[in-house]
Amino acid sequence: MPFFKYQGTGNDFVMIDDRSETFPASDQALIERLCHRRFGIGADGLILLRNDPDYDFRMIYFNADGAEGSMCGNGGRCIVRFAHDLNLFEGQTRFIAVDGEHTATVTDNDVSLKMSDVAAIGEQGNHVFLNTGSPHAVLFTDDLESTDVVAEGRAIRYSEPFSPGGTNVNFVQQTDQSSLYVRTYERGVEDETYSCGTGVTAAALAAHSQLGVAEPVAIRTLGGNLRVSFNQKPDGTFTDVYLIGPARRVFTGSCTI
Ligand SMILES: N[C@H](CCC[C@H](N)C(=O)O)C(=O)O
Repeated sequence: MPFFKYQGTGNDFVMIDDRSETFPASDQALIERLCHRRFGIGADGLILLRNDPDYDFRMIYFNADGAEGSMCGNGGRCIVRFAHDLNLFEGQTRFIAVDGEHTATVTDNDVSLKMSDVAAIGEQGNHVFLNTGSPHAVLFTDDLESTDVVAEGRAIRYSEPFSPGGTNVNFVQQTDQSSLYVRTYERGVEDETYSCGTGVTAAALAAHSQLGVAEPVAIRTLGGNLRVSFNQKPDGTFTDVYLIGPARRVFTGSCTI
């Protein structure tokens, strides 16, 4: 089976052109094996590109544990780059994902992806919590370098206010008037990833409303730099939310498992 591998700020994905709809999408063990870093290709998730009658393409995203996930922002940017590489569009695209319609534009370096509107920033237990296509708890810290992201993130991910679905957990340090450093524990990968697109989006919106961080927000992650721009309406709703940064193909292969 032919596959591609893409990464966006170090969040990496097995990408499959499944316009023929022949990939066994309900085989969770197979997807988990393909994403395994020792026994498979190795990735934080697997993404199928399928046809859709009303859009340029449809995105179907699976976490590394093989289960179909909620929206993936970096995966969304990567599948846009993939669709562009397949010549499915020029300049601007419109596609459908699990959380609805997205538009995106590409340049040589960056993919700018329009994210879903965010109605409100709430609280869950004593954590700032919001849904940017995926659920995210946001915790602010002054010393992100020495935060134990895996241990602390895992404890919150499985904690009572978020059960049974769980949440992704972002640790956020403000580094400037309009800059953040963000590290994320991702559910479904059950580890810290190098970057999480819906996570940095959540961090930017939460930091804007809680700390007054200026828009557009520049974000450093372990895997590189992203930008989040947005508009906030008088009723508090965030619209025109864009996640912007690099996404590229890193290899092409064929797997036998
Ligand atoms: N890496 C993804 C998030 C995947 C979401 C997933 N971990 C979940 O909520 O189950 C991103 O760039 O937004």
